[in-house]
Amino acid sequence: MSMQFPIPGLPSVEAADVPPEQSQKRRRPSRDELLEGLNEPQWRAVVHEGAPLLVVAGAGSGKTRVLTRRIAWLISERNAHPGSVLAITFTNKAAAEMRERVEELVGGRAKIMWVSTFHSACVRILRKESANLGFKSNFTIYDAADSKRLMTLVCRDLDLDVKRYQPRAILNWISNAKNELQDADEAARDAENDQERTYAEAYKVYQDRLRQANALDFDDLLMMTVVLFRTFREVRENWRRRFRHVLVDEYQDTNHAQYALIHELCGNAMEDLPDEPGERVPGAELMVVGDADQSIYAFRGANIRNIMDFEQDFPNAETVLLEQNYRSTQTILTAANSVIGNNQGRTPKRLWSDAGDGAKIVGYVGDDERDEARFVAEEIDKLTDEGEARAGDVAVFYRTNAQSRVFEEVFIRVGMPYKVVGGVRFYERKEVRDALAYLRTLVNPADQVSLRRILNTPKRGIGDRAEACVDAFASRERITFWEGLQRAAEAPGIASRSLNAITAFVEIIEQLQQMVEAGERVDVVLEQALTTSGYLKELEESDDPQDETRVENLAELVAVAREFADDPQLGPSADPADADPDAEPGDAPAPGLIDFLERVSLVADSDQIPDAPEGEEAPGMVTMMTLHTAKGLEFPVVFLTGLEDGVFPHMRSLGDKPELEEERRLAYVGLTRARQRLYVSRAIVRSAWGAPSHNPASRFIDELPVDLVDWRRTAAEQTSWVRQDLGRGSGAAYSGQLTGRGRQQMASRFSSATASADASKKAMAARDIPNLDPGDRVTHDTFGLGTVVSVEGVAEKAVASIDFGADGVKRLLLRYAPVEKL
Ligand SMILES: Nc1ncnc2c1ncn2[C@@H]1O[C@H](COP(=O)(O)OP(=O)(O)OP(=O)(O)O)[C@@H](O)[C@H]1O
Ligand SMILES: [Mg+2]
Repeated sequence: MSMQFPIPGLPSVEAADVPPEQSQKRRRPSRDELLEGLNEPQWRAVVHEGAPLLVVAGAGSGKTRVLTRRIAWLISERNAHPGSVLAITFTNKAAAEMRERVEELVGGRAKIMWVSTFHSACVRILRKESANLGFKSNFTIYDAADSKRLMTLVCRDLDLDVKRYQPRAILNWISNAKNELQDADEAARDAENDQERTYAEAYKVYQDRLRQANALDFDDLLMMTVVLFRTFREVRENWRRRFRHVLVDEYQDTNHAQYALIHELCGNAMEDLPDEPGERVPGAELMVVGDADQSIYAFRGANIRNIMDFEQDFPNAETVLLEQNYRSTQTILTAANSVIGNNQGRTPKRLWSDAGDGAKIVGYVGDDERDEARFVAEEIDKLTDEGEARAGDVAVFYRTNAQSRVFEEVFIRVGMPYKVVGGVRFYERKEVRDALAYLRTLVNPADQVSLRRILNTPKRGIGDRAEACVDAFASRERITFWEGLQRAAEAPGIASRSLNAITAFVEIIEQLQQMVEAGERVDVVLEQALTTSGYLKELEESDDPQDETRVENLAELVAVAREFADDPQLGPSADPADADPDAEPGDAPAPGLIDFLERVSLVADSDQIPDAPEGEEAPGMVTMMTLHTAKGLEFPVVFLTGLEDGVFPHMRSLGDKPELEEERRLAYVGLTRARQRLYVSRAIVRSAWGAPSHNPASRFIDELPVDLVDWRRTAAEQTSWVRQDLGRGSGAAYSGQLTGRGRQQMASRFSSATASADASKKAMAARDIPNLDPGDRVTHDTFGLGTVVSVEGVAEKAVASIDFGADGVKRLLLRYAPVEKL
């Protein structure tokens, strides 16, 4: 009975079953090697057996190191089959590093263990089990932008007043419901007022639309997996049989759905299924590691109680405390402890370091944000000149992405190599999304959002009217929009020109689909799609300089696809349950289009963090990122910038104690990323979106012990003149976001357009400048809804005055302002 849903190739638990001749090629590290460089509580956690284990400890105390070593220990000393290990990290990059480290210790057989984020693990499970839940395994993953597009359609269908019901607000509400594992009906039942009832209605329609499109959004990935396990017990038992060891890093940032998932895999099966017949598989051995002081994702549904209540949730749990910090100097630690000490209701920790006091923290108060950025650049320059650090050792943190701009301008000016992590992301660019929409359509033509996106992109004469006719025809015939297109000749009301265009489009897609079915490489399919669709041609023939950048970005995407297709690690390791545990990397079949799309849908900001420079001489580049992205990382030199009340702590948190405490945890995260040198800085005047504001010093500055900070310049020494030497240069448009890898390759791909492009322009921040006219309605990330009053200048120089009601009229440089036309 329990085998009704067998998982193909599911390995039976322990590696002891594997024939001896296979295990011979395994490297077996000695116990000493596995425990080397661990202190006593660390190794206790590594060798622990049985009961659920919680490792709680402050920043830099080796939690992640313990988790990694434990995996190696399980495989090497306890003979756990690598396929029976599920390790959860917060980012894909962290997962890759952990996998690499374990492989170094125990060899290539570790390849088939699952080390991934919750989302990636859920995708893999759902790809196998989707039939149980009534969707196809080729489902599309909708990211935030796709979800928003879909919700906009839903709002239109329901005829909702956009002033009162913003798609983003509804999606937020739905996301919270999903994180709490509430489906649309439950959400409707719990709705307390008209607004919530409307939200719940939108939830229902949105979910129907997703289902029609054979698509899941991010939150669905988690929720559906929990639903799967709760509904189909045999399925859950099968996965329990598979995963005998579950390890979770950054446990303090799990949400309810993730928590439930862990319980499904690790809880006591006897207890929670009293009446059901069938075989019971005991839960997996569980270890979670985390630090409640670093919980910083409450706004995304993370629940700090998950870590605080671990011992109640798992009554036989054991806890290991780590107290020695190996990352930072005592000065940095004391400062961080002093700040976080202002939060209430936390368990005080004794975190110490024997790295010595090290350098004092350096403080700086700038005249304005430009002066602050200049100080940072000069200081990095000095450190590198004196051989104290390389650019690659340095990180600059800020509270919000928008703050990176001024650093970029100054860094370009002084020639400081840097990389911005996050912000307007590569995969969010229009042309990249268009290209991916082609690929998504190929694997899942039911995905209407993608299909309609490319239906008339590039322009091929399929107008709104023809689209509406097909839509109506499809609804009537109860077929998908794609099938409607295929049978467009039968649909009434379509002009013959449009019909021809539709037929041609269908042919293009079908041809491409044949390539995919024939197992053609991802990069080849992508190039073919861009060519036969005419997409590339349209861009290449355009006079718009932005289109040149778009061609370059597409070339970059092709390069990414090529790298993906060439990397045997990336392919079916996406589904190691089917992989031969002893296969050599070369044996693997080429990774497919679905794997590629999955990979790009789940890229997070932190995945773009450059690797540390290799070798003494390599200078590397300065990394800039928000504090949220910095979680789990460490850098020899850290600049914590914009320490102003209203910036950090964020404006939104000022009157709200729980939010303020979350900001303080974020400060703790930031401070504890530094190994040797820490800088804190602020600006007296900051121009946020045009209007300069005077911000008082951040309260977190006041919480630093005075004797630990060496103020290079204080507010009292501030001069009122604004430095002229770093005016806004044309360099402001560079973002340096793309990684260098693959750029050379790409230049040769689409040569006609790229040949003329200056190599240094490749990183041009191609933020789409909205084309606005007076009277247009817009939304702004901070100010919300507004109406355009006037527009001056064009393209890069366009400045709009926008009336945001209670927030007043703002003058915004459209190139940078987070404004979207409604
Ligand atoms: N016993 C040890 N001896 C020497 N170095 C150690 C030891 N344990 C950890 N480290 C080093 O200390 C640093 C911090 O370790 P790690 O990143 O695992 O800490 P963490 O507790 O996960 O931190 P965070 O809370 O920021 O995630 C790393 O450089 C790690 O290699
Ligand atoms: Mg860690």
